[in-house]
Amino acid sequence: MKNGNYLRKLSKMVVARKYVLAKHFEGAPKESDLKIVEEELPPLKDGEFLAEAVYLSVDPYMRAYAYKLPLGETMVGTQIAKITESKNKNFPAGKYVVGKFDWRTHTISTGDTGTNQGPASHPPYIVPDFGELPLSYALGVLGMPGTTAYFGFLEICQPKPGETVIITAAAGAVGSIVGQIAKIKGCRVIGVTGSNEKGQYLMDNFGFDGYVNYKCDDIEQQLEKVAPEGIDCYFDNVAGEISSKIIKYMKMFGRISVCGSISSYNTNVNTPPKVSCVQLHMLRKQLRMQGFQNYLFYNRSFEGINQNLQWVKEGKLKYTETVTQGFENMTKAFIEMLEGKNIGKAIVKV
Ligand SMILES: NC(=O)C1=CN([C@@H]2O[C@H](COP(=O)(O)OP(=O)(O)OC[C@H]3O[C@@H](n4cnc5c(N)ncnc54)[C@H](OP(=O)(O)O)[C@@H]3O)[C@@H](O)[C@H]2O)C=CC1
Ligand SMILES: CCCCCC(=O)/C=C/[C@H]1[C@H](O)CC(=O)[C@@H]1CCCCCCC(=O)O
Repeated sequence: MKNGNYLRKLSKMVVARKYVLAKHFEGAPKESDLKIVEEELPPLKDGEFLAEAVYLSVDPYMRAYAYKLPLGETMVGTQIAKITESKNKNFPAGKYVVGKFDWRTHTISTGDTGTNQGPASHPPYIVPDFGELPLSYALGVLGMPGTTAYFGFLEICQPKPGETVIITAAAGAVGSIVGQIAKIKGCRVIGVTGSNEKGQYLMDNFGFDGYVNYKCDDIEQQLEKVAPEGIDCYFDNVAGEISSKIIKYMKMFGRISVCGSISSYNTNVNTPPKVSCVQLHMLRKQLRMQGFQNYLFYNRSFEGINQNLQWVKEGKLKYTETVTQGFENMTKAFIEMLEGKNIGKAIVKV
């Protein structure tokens, strides 16, 4: 190869950085469980595009899912990326795309599937027009957490005006949206959080009517105080003993939407934590409990995104993000989200 051609090839060469699993998580994830490696990307083939990460999401499911990844595999995840080069007319250069491109800075995609063997997810899509709203909302209220809140609450809890709704991990990405949708639907809303500061934040910023701090040891007294007549709908992000306590306070024919189980993600999947039995309460009160995964409503995703967008534009749905700067801080952001240091959606800006 002539020297000039070689240099031209070099100048077009893209080196991606990505996080791979160095050690399977034991308990809470540690910085040393993940490591950054570099990967030279090949030139684009017809039908492919190159996308450069702008915002990356850190989500609880990554902790729960990681045991399925072989060591050395790239961490799973979704990001918003800028298309910098394209040989695919559906994904033109200059546009922004939401894709399950994992924890990586640069990705070559055909637009069909994610790069990894991770969980079921949307194929990449061009970020819709949100008007003046920030692009990053596509990872939160106008993306997966937003549709999880919208469908998981409305479809499974079937809330009615005047009913009392309780939500665990209420100050987080999904919980803070569920609470506000419940207010829009005319419900009385209680949030369960890990600190009084977060609880007060929910009341001051998202219109919650009360809160319970699950880290205090008087949870039952707190529940009696905030929901003296009982609870109609429970949106459960956490599971574990707090859920057993809440279920005891539910009213006849109450509905429980099981969205997450974050209190058990740091435990080995084969040895789940033991909690107080709830079946007798469920039987006596004739409660209905349903677990769901966001992709159950996959075909209706844009119905949820468009409704949330309208509510955000109308000022009815407020949205908060906890943004960590720098791709090199992905693991830190992930650990801090699992520790509850976030309010609203935890994301990383490259
Ligand atoms: N079913 C589905 O399709 C989906 C489910 N989910 C689930 O929803 C839940 C919330 O996710 P998301 O909104 O993204 O995350 P969040 O933004 O809510 O962040 C996680 C929060 O969980 C709380 N938390 C952490 N550990 C515990 C614990 N041991 N007990 C109680 N609370 C804890 C922390 O808040 P605090 O300070 O209050 O402790 C933390 O801020 C997760 O369980 C997730 O897996 C999310 C998306 C889709
Ligand atoms: C069991 C862990 C999942 C807990 C619920 C959750 O957070 C789901 C999130 C999904 C979201 O729609 C985007 C995804 O890709 C997530 C699915 C993750 C599936 C993990 C399945 C793990 C297992 O079966 O053990």
